[in-house]
Amino acid sequence: MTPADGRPGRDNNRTNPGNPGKRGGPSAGSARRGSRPRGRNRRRPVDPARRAAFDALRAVTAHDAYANLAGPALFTERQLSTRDAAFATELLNGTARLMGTYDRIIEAAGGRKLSTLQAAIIDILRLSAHQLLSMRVPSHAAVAASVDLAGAAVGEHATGLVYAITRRIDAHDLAGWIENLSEGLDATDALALRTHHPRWIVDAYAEVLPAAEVEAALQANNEPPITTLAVRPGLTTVADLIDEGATAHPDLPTAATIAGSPRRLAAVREGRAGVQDPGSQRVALRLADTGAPEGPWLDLCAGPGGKAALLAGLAIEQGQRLYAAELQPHRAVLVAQALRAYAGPHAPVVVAADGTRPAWRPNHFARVMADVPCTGLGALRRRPEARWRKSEQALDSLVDLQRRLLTTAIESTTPGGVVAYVTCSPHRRETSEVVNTVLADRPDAERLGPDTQLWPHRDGTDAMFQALLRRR
Ligand SMILES: C[S@@+](CC[C@H](N)C(=O)[O-])C[C@H]1O[C@@H](n2cnc3c(N)ncnc32)[C@H](O)[C@@H]1O
Repeated sequence: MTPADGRPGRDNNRTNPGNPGKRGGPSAGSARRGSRPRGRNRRRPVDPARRAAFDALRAVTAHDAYANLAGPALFTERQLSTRDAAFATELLNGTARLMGTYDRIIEAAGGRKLSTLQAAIIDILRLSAHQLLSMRVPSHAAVAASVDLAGAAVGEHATGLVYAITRRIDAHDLAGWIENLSEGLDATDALALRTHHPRWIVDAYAEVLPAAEVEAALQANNEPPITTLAVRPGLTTVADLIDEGATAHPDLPTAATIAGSPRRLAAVREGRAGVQDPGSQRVALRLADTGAPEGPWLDLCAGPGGKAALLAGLAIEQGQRLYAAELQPHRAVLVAQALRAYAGPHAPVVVAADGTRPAWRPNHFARVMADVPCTGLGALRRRPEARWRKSEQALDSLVDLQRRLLTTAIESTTPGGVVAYVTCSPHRRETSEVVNTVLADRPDAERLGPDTQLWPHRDGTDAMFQALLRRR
């Protein structure tokens, strides 16, 4: 396999959200410029990186797999070289992230509705679009590779169509396509198109952000975050992590950042530290730092255990024990794994329990974390395909559950105790509106100061929301 050349002189990377400056990738055999579909007997083998990216994308689009889990698992199973795995990762994640935009381009280039194309062909064309428009793969390599992939994965009958549409996709760069497709759109649809989001998410951001910031907030979802670790207090320190090769976080006492796999650190392998977004750390630290009576702490919705792992150590530092509840038994197991390194008289306790029907006494806990299930609109930068998979309709049932969980959280708290209502979403319906609705019926609880809304573009965190309440 020989590395493909870049494509000098063509600035098709201006809106590349995935991997600025990346070029080339595995070559499509001896592809020549404008390589046309070949006969069955002359078909080149598909290069393993593109084949693996295609198979992982099929798992994402056909079987609801998560790109950031399905990709690494498949690339490891196929034993891709480091270079091929890096190419396949960018191809898969970048394609999944910009999928909605590429679909519009494929429809325009093909002159037909997406629904008239076979699902596997759509995925091949999405991968073609990403190579041509965002990865600087040379045209001849991208076209030839897509045709080969179509022949191998779908059949010879698909190669002519894939060839023709891929060539037409290559007629413009990404900025050119967006300019063309924006004609006649209103300002919000045009913003949705150029930031690669569905419109309902743009509307949700516009409701809670100053107009001048909406585009920056949406674009921030196109930048994968750097990996941040959190120490488990009492089990390791940031200085220990730095000794193992991590870098101190600029403003969080529990955090360090790391390049490469976190599992190369013994502290991570042994459960003394874990991967955690700085926003999640900030909401846990704020709950721990807010004055409250002495008494046990509760994490009401603990799975998979990120915040519980930090809270457990913070509780022990204050001479208290954390109880971590989680509805799903398999996720309760993950919580127990996250907490496995804690020992001693205040070691945390994990219970598989429905937080809306508490198995514990009311008025019992001094601090309660209610990190409720939500749309996850605040973590879009972590999950490439998520923005295209979520729907606003899911909010109705989520909001009902969120209100019931916040009600339980308040009832579980001792007088004077503190509740943190947290979502990884900035959507008003599941943030401040839930708190307003619940508080309207609860004269025994009050807000402790203004709510906090973190943002990737402002704070370098996921878009976490936190309201702090005190039980009267
Ligand atoms: C946003 S996640 C919590 C993330 C977690 N706090 C962390 O930092 O790792 C919400 C969790 O609530 C759980 N859950 C959903 N309904 C629940 C209920 N009725 N009672 C308790 N947990 C519930 C979900 O299974 C999910 O694991």
